[in-house]
Amino acid sequence: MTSEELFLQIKAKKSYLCVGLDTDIRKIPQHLMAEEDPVFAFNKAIIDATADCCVAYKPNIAFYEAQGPQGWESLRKTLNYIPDSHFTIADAKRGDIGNTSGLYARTFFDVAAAGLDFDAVTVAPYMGHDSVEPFLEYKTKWVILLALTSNPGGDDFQRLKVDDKPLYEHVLTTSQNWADSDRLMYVVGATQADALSHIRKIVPEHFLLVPGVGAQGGSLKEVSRHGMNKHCGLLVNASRSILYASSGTDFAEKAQVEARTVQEEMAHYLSEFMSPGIQ
Ligand SMILES: O=c1ccn([C@@H]2O[C@H](COP(=O)(O)O)[C@@H](O)[C@H]2O)c(=O)[nH]1
Repeated sequence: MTSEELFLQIKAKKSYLCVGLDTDIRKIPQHLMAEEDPVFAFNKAIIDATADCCVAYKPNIAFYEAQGPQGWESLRKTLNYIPDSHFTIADAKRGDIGNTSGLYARTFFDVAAAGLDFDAVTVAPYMGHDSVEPFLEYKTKWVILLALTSNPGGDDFQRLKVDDKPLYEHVLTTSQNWADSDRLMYVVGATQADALSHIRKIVPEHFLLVPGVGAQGGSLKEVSRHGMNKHCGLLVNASRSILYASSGTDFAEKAQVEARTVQEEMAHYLSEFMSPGIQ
C-alpha cells in the first residue's frame, strides 16, 4: 500500500487507528477454546468488529511464535483475513547482519516463502544500514524503524546523548540518508509525546507508528497535537484495551465499542490538528 492510499483510508474513515492483534491464548474467552483454531477465531471476530473503525492491523509476532507451528498458521490465516483496504504491520522488531536480515525480510514480505505478505515490518536500527537495506529492497513494502519506544527502559539508551544529541535523533537523521528512505516509518511511543514536536521537525513527512495509548496510558490528544502533519502522518496503535475490553461472549461487541470511541476521538483531532483539517 502506498502512503497516498493509506491517507485516503484515513480520510474516508476519519481514523488513524491501528488495532494491535496481540492475541494471547491465555486471555481468549473460554467459549472460543473449543474452536479448531481459537486464536484465528478470536482474531476473525475482532477484525469483523473493528474493520470499519481502523485503517491498520498490527499482529505482534511474539504472540504467534510462542504457539509454535500452530501460531504461524494462525498468523497466516489472520493476515489473509484482513481486508485489502487495511495496512498490515508485522511487529517483529527484527534486524541482523545483511544476509540474515534478507531472510527475515523474505519471511514477512515474500508470500512464496512463509505464506505472509505484510505491508510493513518493524526493525531495530542498531545494527545499522546493512541490517535494514534487505527489507527496503522490497520496493512496495515499508520498514518501521524503532526510534523512541514507549517502555520505561526506552530511555536507557535511546535518550543517551551522542555528540550532544539523543541517540534516537541519530536514528532519524542517519536513516534519512539511506537509499529508499522514503519507505521508512518510525516507532515513537505515545508515552514519549514530549519529544514528538522535535521529532516532527526532523522527519516532517514520514508516518509515525505510535503504540502506547490505552493500556500504557499515553495521551491520544497529545500525540495528535504534536505528531500530526498535513497528511495525518500517524498510525496510533491500541492492542489490549481493545482486544480484552471484555473476557466474555460479548468480547467482539465490547472491542467494537472501544475502537469506535477511539475513532470518534480521532475524527475530532483530524479536524483540530491536521492542517487544513478534515471535512
Ligand atoms: O515502543 C513500542 C514498540 C512496540 N510496542 C508494541 O505495541 C503494542 C502495544 O500494546 P498495548 O496493549 O496497546 O500496550 C505491543 O504489541 C507492543 O509490543 C510498544 O508497546 N511500544
